[in-house]
Amino acid sequence: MIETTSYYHEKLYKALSNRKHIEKPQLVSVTTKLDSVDSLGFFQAGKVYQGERVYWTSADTTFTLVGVGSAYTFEADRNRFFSTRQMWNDLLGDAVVLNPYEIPGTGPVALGGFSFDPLKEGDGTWEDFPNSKVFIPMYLLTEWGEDTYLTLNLMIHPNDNEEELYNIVTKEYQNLISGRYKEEERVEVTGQEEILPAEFKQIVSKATDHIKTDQIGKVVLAREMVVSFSDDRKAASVVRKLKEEQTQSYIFAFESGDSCFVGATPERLVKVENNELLSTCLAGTVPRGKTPSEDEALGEALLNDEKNLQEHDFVVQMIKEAVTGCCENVHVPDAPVLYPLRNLQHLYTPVSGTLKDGVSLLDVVERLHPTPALGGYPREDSLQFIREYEPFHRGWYASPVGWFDSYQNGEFAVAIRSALLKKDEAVLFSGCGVVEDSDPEEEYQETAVKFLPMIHALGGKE
Ligand SMILES: C=C(O[C@@H]1C=C(C(=O)O)C=C[C@H]1O)C(=O)O
Repeated sequence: MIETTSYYHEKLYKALSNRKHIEKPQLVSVTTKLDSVDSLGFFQAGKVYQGERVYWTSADTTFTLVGVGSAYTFEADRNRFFSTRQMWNDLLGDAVVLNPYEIPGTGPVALGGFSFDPLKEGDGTWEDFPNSKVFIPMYLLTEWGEDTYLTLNLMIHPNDNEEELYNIVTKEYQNLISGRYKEEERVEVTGQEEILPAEFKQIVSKATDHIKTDQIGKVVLAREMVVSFSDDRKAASVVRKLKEEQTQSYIFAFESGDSCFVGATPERLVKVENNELLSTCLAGTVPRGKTPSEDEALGEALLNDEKNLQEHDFVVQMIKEAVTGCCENVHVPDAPVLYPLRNLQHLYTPVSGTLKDGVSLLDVVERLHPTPALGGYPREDSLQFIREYEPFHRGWYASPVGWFDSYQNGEFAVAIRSALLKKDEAVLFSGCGVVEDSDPEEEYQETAVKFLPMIHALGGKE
């Protein structure tokens, strides 16, 4: 049911006034259902909140979240998953929540992510992105199938004037929901540079040496590319391109400070809805063919290629074990199938189960990250290899990004096929799994193809 605006305003006003007895700041969250809204227009209309916006669309495109402004931000360094969960629970304990719909992703929702490896020395690139950061947006748009919801999440301090606050937020949200996407002024690409390509091949070769001497089983190695622009590159237009071009992918943009982390990743880490868990093993890659028959032949070869099947199996075994530790009714198919994307095709095995009592989504994220699709196997040894030899900081690349709500629903994807936008520059990331038989030149070529989705969205040269 869609409420009238005046009914929603009345509800909001009551919620704001009804919390006087509390001595500390309190979260007030009020949700309503709307007619459809232009989600990218909503994001763009929130430009005064630049640095505190997020855009998220799930791979099946039936679910979009757009957050503008921060009601509350959690950051944590030590015990980052546990601390985030604890801060979230504390905040919800005192919250006033008016949400008659209880649809996943409405009401108080936290969005954000975690860095790949808190033990890696920082190099300044990721100064705006701490080891963990999630925030509850003040203005949250949720598209769920055909339906659209708006949640206002407000942190009310004991001395706040509710009348004033009410006037500000009712005006602001109407501005956001009436936003229409506008193409930005043309921004030209002025440079495109691969960073340390020769070193990448040397490190792949070093990794295969380590694997041959049984120090590790698999390690995922990555490299960077820098694209420069004639002016600041805005996130909204990159998101629009990614949405248009990259099917079967999560499209995301997380702003923080002066930077924005954007991408189109096909890889789900974990989704929980009504206690049902889904995770994904995605590893093993070939390009798409230029003709249907070439494409089919490449896919068929991938399904039977020993090296790629081995890379994939490291991931399946680890995820199966982790999910079995926190779920009942675990189901893992015997063999992978193909997952076709615009530029690439991967080996794909879905994993499902029913979450055991008392296990939260963040517990599962902590268990799973990093899977051998992004770290390696064994976990600690491969992480140590990456820490020591990879010549840059991954930041949030290859890490969990996503959302969770107060009904124990949520989803995290693995942030690959991504780039960090920093004003007139973008740093792109691309990696690949290395096993005993990996060839440095081939791995280099594979990472070149994995850059393509972002290069294309940014207007660079293929
Ligand atoms: C590391 C990346 O991708 C990962 C590595 C893959 C592989 O090596 O085959 C496939 C999918 C992803 O799990 C990346 O795209 O940067």
